[in-house]
Amino acid sequence: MLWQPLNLTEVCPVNTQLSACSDFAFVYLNLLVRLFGDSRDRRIQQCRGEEGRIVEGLEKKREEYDFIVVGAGAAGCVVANRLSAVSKWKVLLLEAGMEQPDVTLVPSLSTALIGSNIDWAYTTEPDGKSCLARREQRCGWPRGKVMGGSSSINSMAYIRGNSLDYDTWADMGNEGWSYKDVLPYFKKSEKNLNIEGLNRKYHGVDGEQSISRFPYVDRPSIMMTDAFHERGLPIADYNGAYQMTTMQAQAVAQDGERVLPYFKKSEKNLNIEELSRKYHGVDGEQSVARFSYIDEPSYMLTDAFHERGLPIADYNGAFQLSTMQAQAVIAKDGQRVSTNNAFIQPIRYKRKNLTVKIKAEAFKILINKNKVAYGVKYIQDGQVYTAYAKKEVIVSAGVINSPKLLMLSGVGPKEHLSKLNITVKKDLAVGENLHDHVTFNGILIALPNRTSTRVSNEKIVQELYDYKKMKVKHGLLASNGPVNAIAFIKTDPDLPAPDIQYQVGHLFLDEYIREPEIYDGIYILPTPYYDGLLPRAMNLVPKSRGKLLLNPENPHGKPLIYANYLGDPADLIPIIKGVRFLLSLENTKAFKSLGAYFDRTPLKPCRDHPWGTDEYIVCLARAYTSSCYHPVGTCKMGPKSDKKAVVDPKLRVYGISRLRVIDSSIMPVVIRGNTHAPSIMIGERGVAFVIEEWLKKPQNCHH
Ligand SMILES: Cc1cc2nc3c(=O)[nH]c(=O)nc-3n(C[C@H](O)[C@H](O)[C@H](O)COP(=O)(O)OP(=O)(O)OC[C@H]3O[C@@H](n4cnc5c(N)ncnc54)[C@H](O)[C@@H]3O)c2cc1C
Repeated sequence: MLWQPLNLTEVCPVNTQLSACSDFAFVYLNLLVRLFGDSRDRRIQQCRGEEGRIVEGLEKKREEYDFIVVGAGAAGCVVANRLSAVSKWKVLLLEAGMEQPDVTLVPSLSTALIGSNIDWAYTTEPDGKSCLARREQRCGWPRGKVMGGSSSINSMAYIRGNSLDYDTWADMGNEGWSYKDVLPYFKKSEKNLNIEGLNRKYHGVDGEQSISRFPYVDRPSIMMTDAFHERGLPIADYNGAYQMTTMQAQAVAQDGERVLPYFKKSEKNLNIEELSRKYHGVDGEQSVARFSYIDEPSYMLTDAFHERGLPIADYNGAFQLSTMQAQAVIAKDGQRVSTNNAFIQPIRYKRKNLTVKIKAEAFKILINKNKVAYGVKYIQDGQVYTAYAKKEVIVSAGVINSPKLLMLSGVGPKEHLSKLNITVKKDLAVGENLHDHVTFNGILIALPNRTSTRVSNEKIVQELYDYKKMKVKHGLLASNGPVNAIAFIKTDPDLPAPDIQYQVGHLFLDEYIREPEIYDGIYILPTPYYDGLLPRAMNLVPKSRGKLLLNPENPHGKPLIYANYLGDPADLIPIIKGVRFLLSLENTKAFKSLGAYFDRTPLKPCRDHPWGTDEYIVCLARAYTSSCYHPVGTCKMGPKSDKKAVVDPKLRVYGISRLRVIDSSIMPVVIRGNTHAPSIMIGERGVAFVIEEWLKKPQNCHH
């Protein structure tokens, strides 16, 4: 099956002037299908003569495994990898979506994946308080339906959150989840390819998941981090503007009196500092980089300086209050590394004990009268199959589908399930505690022609062909626009950790101002071409909680998502303060040197309020509310005393044995950052509990 893009005929109104709905857009999407619609796995299977032989269930013999993992997403791929490393265990990995198409590997096409046939394309229910200017007052909630799950369609930023987040989980009674406990599991799967990799206290280099920076970062993106930096957020580079910091020095670098242009002229900077072109050169003769090995005592020194108050600006390390071009899940060849690429592809055709089934959607977990899970019913190519698990069923279907599958199997709120005539196996608060980092669209930065990165349609087509031919991908299409220009701030100095994160989108400014509602649903063109920036202040500590219910009209269809964004008005406070800080960037040298400014045209639904006032910000927040794509919490982890807990700290579903949930849905409270890296960590941490338990058990012990 080929990748099928968003159906423009369905989403583009007849009279729209948007480039994303133009005749060119149709030609462009067809070209993407032609160049990148196929998948590596399909080609491998074709070579091996295996293509089309996916319907193993037809063989009529009893499908029996030790473990069944439902969902090949960020966490599920890690779980299946680690379990199948134990060669005596037979593992089944069920994935509802298709093989991962090549288009997912192109970083700059990340937003073109939304609404395509590898997106579950969920939407929230209208609530009269948020998403008010969205179509039918519903906010879009994309989720990956493909090998790799959302890790195959996300924006690729690799950010872990704050140590306080995990210590809070532990303080809530979740033993084994403090920062000290989880750090080794972050490091385990990490293969850090940048300077951060040298800091072994926080980073791993021997894991499966490549972490690096994009091979290309454009000027407006650097402008954003430079502007945050001017406003006081450190970039840890004492050859740059901010000297009050500590870090392992680059070699051959000098400090002191610098005659900047001459320093830059001969410099060929090979590390992260190269991204700050204001201070560093990359085209010179003199290579400047860090040593590939740094000894422990050297780290002791920088760590000691750090302890005495000097920041190290690696927000995956000790110090989160900073700005930086984020690391991403990308390899040295300039392509996305989803968890499918990292954890499944390398073992899929080698480990005989691992069976992967695609387009296989689980719809019921089999639970016997003793409340023991023993298998899964799934549908593949229109046929129903049963797979049996001798040891455990592990649900890794993500924040929407994990609670849905549990509820369809009789595990969930008694009252809700009874109304749907589903036999209740265990009354639990499944689907509750739903929350997300809320943000909104509509604060817009204009770039003048000289710094806009917009190009002609012909140029886009040419770049796509050129990119396809490159062996090691580089250039604009190997980057992801401004999204990785990230900063964290505290809106109140007394807070223990950041409460706002900035992330920056891209757009064509005039088109956005004219038709924001339609524009926001169709980001199909490559991310590095734009003449406007869409900076967003994300509330990292939302108080509002929503819930998810099965759809009474069709429990097997899309669940009802009550996001309850801004349900607690206190959630607006950090957002307002965050936008205020953002607006102050306009006076920075970074903005001025690129001629960037905030466009002050009020957007239609908020025209009654003067642009930039608190009332205007609140109006935008309620009209153009947006998900940061970080919903979590629907199968909450907690101690037995927690009435809302669905799984215990070892991720076992309360009241049902041999059933676990291992994915982002278990987060009791969302972390202060993006949720992909934490989901991989949850996979590692969770499966370690499983392996520990079953390797300890005597052979043939069934309880
Ligand atoms: C558009 C987008 C952009 C994002 N950007 C970022 C970012 O830049 N950085 C970041 O850190 N995070 C980002 N995220 C969030 C991050 O990707 C998710 O938090 C993370 O992938 C969640 O992992 P998971 O394992 O819980 O679920 P998922 O990765 O969503 O995996 C769930 C898997 O289960 C499968 N499945 C579901 N139901 C069934 C069923 N019944 N039977 C079989 N299979 C099933 C799904 O198809 C999917 O493959 C983004 C998310 C999206 C959608």
